[in-house]
Amino acid sequence: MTNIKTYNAISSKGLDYLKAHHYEINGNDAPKGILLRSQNLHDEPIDDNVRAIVRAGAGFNNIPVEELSKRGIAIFNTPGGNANAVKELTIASLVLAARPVVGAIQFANDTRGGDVSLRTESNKGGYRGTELAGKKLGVIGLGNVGSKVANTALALDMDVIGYDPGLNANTAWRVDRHIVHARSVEEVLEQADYVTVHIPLEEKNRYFIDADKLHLMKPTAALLNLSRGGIVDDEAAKEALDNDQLRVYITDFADSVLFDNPKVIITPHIGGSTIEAEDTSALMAARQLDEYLTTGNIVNSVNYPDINEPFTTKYRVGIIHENVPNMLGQISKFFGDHNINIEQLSNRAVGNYAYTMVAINDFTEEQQELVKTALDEIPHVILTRRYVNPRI
Ligand SMILES: NC(=O)c1ccc[n+]([C@@H]2O[C@H](COP(=O)([O-])OP(=O)(O)OC[C@H]3O[C@@H](n4cnc5c(N)ncnc54)[C@H](O)[C@@H]3O)[C@@H](O)[C@H]2O)c1
Ligand SMILES: O=C(O)CC[C@@H](O)C(=O)O
Repeated sequence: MTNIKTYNAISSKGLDYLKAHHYEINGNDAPKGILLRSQNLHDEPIDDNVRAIVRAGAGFNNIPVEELSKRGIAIFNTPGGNANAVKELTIASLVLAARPVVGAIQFANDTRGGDVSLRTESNKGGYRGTELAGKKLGVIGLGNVGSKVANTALALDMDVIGYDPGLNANTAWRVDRHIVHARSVEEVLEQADYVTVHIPLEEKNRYFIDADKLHLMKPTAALLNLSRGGIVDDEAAKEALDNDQLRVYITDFADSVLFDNPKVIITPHIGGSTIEAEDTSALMAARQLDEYLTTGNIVNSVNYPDINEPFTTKYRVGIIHENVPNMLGQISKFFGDHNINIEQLSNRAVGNYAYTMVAINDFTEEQQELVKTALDEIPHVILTRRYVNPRI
């Protein structure tokens, strides 16, 4: 049985799927795959046998993608699997930013001296809030989460302005036509009463909301960060709150600089923590892992190009290689030189890497052995895997 190593609490929906497909979970053999949520893999040694790592979640900044890509390890995430959960917590956070619900609950439960009179109608005046309707929401990042938040805010009668320079023909359709597309993030920050950030923690987005950007915001505005710690400069946010340049900051990422601050609400990274989201993400992760390890199909990879085709031949060879000229020529020549007939050849590249899948019917043991050893010796080939179709 193929061993899969897991980290963190993975929903049984994903684990059961793997067990039903003849995988062992956390067995003694060297693992072929890793399934995880927020474990920091930057500090973990990754076994030489590992061929795939799947994050049951959207962000993958906890995985050393660049380093593992050079080793031929395919890395996957589960886009959209928990987007609805994050959307709902973002809407709850908007309400918490508009109404002093947290303080009001503490007030109503305050048992100091057992004084019930504290909780009377006449004392509740300090807990008046405002309404979201008619206010402007700025959404930075209109991907799986941001587009859902933006569309839902329209139904709350908010005006919505969004910013996402990465939208393309495949993703733009998710965003309701009533949402204004800003040409710059500055436009969003200057206009919005509420700003919510839904972007990945990549190097270019570290401290994306910094002191300069905070200065552009209205002093009455609220800032929400359910993306990642490190996307907002929390020190700068604290300073803005202290100087009345920002009204409230809600974040899903604990940071000691923000502790015990009445203008801050912190949740412990629970944006994706619903039963539904955990089940969906774990099942997506398990399926993608099994698909890659058994057929070579790549779906939702964050480091290699996706190739997802029906497995109709007896064999396939998947070749991960660098995206440099003449690789296809050399690979086809290799098969030709060894008298192996190619039924179909698929190739896609993204960034520095490319994936070539070769479909084969007639493949002697000797030829298979040769492919395993000699193909990897072509310069710029990173890793070759052979797949056998169990249905033929
Ligand atoms: N709190 C949680 O538990 C939780 C759960 C899910 C996701 N997240 C975080 O939220 C992030 C977004 O999730 P998603 O599912 O929407 O991802 P996604 O990949 O679907 O969308 C991200 C969007 O951000 C855009 N983007 C990137 N950089 C940008 C920038 N500088 N300015 C504007 N737009 C930019 C991209 O073009 C993309 O459309 C994830 O990367 C993850 O870090 C947190
Ligand atoms: O596993 C979780 O609960 C967090 C998931 C979240 O960080 C994500 O990026 O999808």
